[in-house]
Amino acid sequence: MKKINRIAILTSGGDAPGMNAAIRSVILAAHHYHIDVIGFYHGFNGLICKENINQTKCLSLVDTSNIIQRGGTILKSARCPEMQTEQGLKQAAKTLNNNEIEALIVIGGDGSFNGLIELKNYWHGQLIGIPGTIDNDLDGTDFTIGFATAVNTAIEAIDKIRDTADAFERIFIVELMGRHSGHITFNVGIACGAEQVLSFENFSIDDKEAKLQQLADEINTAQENRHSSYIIVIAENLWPGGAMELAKELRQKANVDCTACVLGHIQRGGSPVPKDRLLATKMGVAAVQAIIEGEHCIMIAEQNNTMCHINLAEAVKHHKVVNQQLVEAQENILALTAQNQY
Ligand SMILES: Nc1ncnc2c1ncn2[C@@H]1O[C@H](COP(=O)(O)OP(=O)(O)O)[C@@H](O)[C@H]1O
Ligand SMILES: O=P(O)(O)OC[C@H]1O[C@](O)(COP(=O)(O)O)[C@@H](O)[C@@H]1O
Repeated sequence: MKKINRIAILTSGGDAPGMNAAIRSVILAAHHYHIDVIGFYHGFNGLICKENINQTKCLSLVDTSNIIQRGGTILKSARCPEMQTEQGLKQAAKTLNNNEIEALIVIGGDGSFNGLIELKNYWHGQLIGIPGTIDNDLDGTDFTIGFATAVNTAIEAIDKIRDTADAFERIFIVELMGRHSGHITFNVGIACGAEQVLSFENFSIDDKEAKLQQLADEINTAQENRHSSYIIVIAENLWPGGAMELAKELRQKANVDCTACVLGHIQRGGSPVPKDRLLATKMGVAAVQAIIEGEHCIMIAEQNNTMCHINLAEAVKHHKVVNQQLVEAQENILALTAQNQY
C-alpha cells in the first residue's frame, strides 16, 4: 500500500446521472484513508488555469451531503479544446504539480480518457478513469455510470408518446442519443416494444432511397392490418439529418404521415436510478483503493458484478458491441411479430 496525501478529481465531457454519486464515494473513501481531495471545476478547463477564475475546491465530507440522488455534477462538466494541444497538456501537468497532486481521477467518457492517455506523457502522477457516460461505449466494463438512468428516462418518455400515438393511431419516429453506439437505442427500443429499432447494429443506409421505400412498405403493411400506433426508435447520427429528416422524407417521398420526436438532452438529466447510484458508489471506492495500490493509467470497471481494472488504452477502443441476443431477438422475432396482423 502506498501512502498518498492528496488526490484530485474532475468530471469531463457529457455529464451522466450518477457522476455526483461517484464524487461522493471518492470523497468518503479518501477521507477513510486520510487523503485530501481537491475538486477541479469544468472538466479539464479546471487544470488549464485562467486568471481570476477559481477552478478548485478542497472537498470535504460536507460536500457529500445530499448529492447521491442528484443528476448533473457538482464539479460541473465541459469540453476543453486546449487539452488537445501540447501547451494545454503542459499547463494541466503544471497545475497538478503546483497543487501537489499525486493522483488524478477523471469521471468521463472515451474522449476524457484519451485526454488522460495524452496527459501521461507530461505528468507522472497516477491517472485513474471512472466510466461516466450515458452512451455505455467504453470497453471492458459491462455498464457505464448513467446508462441505466438514460435508458429508464427514455423508456418513460416513449411510454407517454405511445399513449398519444395509440389514441390517434399515429406513427412516431423517436431519436435517441448514443453518439455512434446503439446501446441506448437497442435497449430502449426493445423495452418499449417499438415496432422498428434502427441502429448501427442492424441498419445501414448504403442505398438510402431503397431503405426509405422498404421502411414505408413495412409501416403501410402494419398500419393496414392493425390500425394502431407505430413507433420507430432511431439512433442519432444514423440517418443524415436525423429523425426530423427521415420523417420529412417519408412524408414527401412515400406519403407516410409520421411525426418525429428528438428526445435529446432529457436523456442526460434526472435522478440516477439505484443501479447507477450503486455502480458509481462501488467505482468511487475502487478508484481510491486503486490509487493506494499504486495503479496507473487504468479505468475502474465492473464485469459480472465484480470490480476490476482495465488499461485506459483498452477502454477506448470502441470494441464493445450491443448484446447480440437483443439484436438477434429484435431482428428475427420481435420486429416480425410487430409487423404481423394481431
Ligand atoms: N485526444 C485527446 N487529447 C487530449 N484531450 C482530449 C482528447 N480527446 C478528448 N479530450 C478531452 O476530453 C474532453 C471530453 O471529451 P468528449 O469526447 O467531448 O467527451 P467524453 O469524455 O464524454 O467522451 C474534450 O473536450 C477534451 O478536453
Ligand atoms: O451535449 P452535446 O455536446 O450536444 O453532446 C451530445 C452527445 O453527448 C452525449 O450525450 C454523451 O456523450 P459523451 O459521454 O461521450 O460526451 C452523446 O450521447 C451525444 O451524442
